[in-house]
Amino acid sequence: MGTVLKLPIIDLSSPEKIYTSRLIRQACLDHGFFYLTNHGVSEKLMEGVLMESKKLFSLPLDEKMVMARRGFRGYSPLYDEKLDPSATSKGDSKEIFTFGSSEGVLAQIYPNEWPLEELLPLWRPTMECYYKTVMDVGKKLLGLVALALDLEENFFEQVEGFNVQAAVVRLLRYPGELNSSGEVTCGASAHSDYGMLTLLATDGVPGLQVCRDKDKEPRVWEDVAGIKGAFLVNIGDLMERWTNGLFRSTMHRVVSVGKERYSVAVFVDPDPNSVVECLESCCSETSPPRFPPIRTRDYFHERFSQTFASYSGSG
Ligand SMILES: O=C(O)CCC(=O)C(=O)O
Ligand SMILES: [Fe+2]
Repeated sequence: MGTVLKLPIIDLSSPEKIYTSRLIRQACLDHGFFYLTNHGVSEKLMEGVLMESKKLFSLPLDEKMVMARRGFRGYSPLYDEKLDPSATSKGDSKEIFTFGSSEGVLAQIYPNEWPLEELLPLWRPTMECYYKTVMDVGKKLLGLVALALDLEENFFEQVEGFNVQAAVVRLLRYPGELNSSGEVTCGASAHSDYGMLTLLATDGVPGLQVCRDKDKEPRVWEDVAGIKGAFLVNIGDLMERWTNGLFRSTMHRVVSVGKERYSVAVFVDPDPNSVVECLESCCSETSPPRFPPIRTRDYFHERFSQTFASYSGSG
C-alpha cells in the first residue's frame, strides 16, 4: 500500500455553522473528500447494519438471486458491475445489495427487495432505521454545503437536489481475492460517484484509494484510512456540475488487500426529475459553465448503462 492521505475532519455537531461551512468548502476544493464526526448515527446502528449486511451476503447464491436487481435496486452478484468501463477485468470483485425509500417514484419503478423475515428478522427494521437516520445527516450536511457555496441553507431542498425519497443505500461485500499474477484486483474499479454526496461507513479493512489528479499519467493512488465511528464523505459528479468543477468529484477505487471487506455507502442523490445546472455563484464571464444542464435521471441512466451488465433501468 502507498501513502495514506490526510483528510480534513468536519464536526457536524459544531454550533459554529458558518465556520464549519468554510471548512467544508476548503475540503471540497482541495480533496472532494472529508471525514464527518459527531454526526448522530450511533456506532451501535452502524455496526448493526454491517452485521445484518454480512448475514445477507452469507445466504446461498440462489436465495440472493431471488432478489436480483431490477434497474439498480436489489442484489448484484460478483462482477455484475464494472465501475471503470475501460478496465480489462471481467468486472469488479464485489457483491452489492441496493435499496432505497419505499415511497416515491423510484420505489414504484424499482420496488425494494427485502430478504424473507423468517430468514433475517432484524434486517428490514435495521436498514429502514439506518436510511432514516442517515437522511437526517444528509439534510444537515447539505445545508452546510449550501452555506459553503454562499446559498440559502435550504437551497438543495428547493431545487429538489435533496429529496429523502431519492437517496439509496448500497451494501457492499468484497471477497478480498488476490490475483496470482500480482496485478491489482479491484473490488471497485476507478470511478467517481454520480450524485451529490456519498456517506461511507466501513468495517475498517483497508482498500479504499483516491487519485487526486485523474489526468496525470501514470495515476497516483493514495490510501484512505477509516476513522472508527466517522463517515467518510465525498462529493459526486452532479455536485461537481452544479459548482462548475469548483467542488471536486474525486476519482477513487477499492483494491483487494487479501481480506474480506464490508462497507455501506449512502448516496444522497437529487430527485430524478431535477435539472442540474451551473450555479450562478460558480460561473462568470471568465469562467463560463463547463457542463450543459442535465436531468438527473438522464445522467444516471448514462452512467448505469456503461457500468452495469445489461442495465435496463430508466433512472
Ligand atoms: O466500499 C468502499 O469503500 C467504496 C465504494 C464506492 O466507492 C462505491 O460504491 O461507489
Ligand atoms: Fe464510489
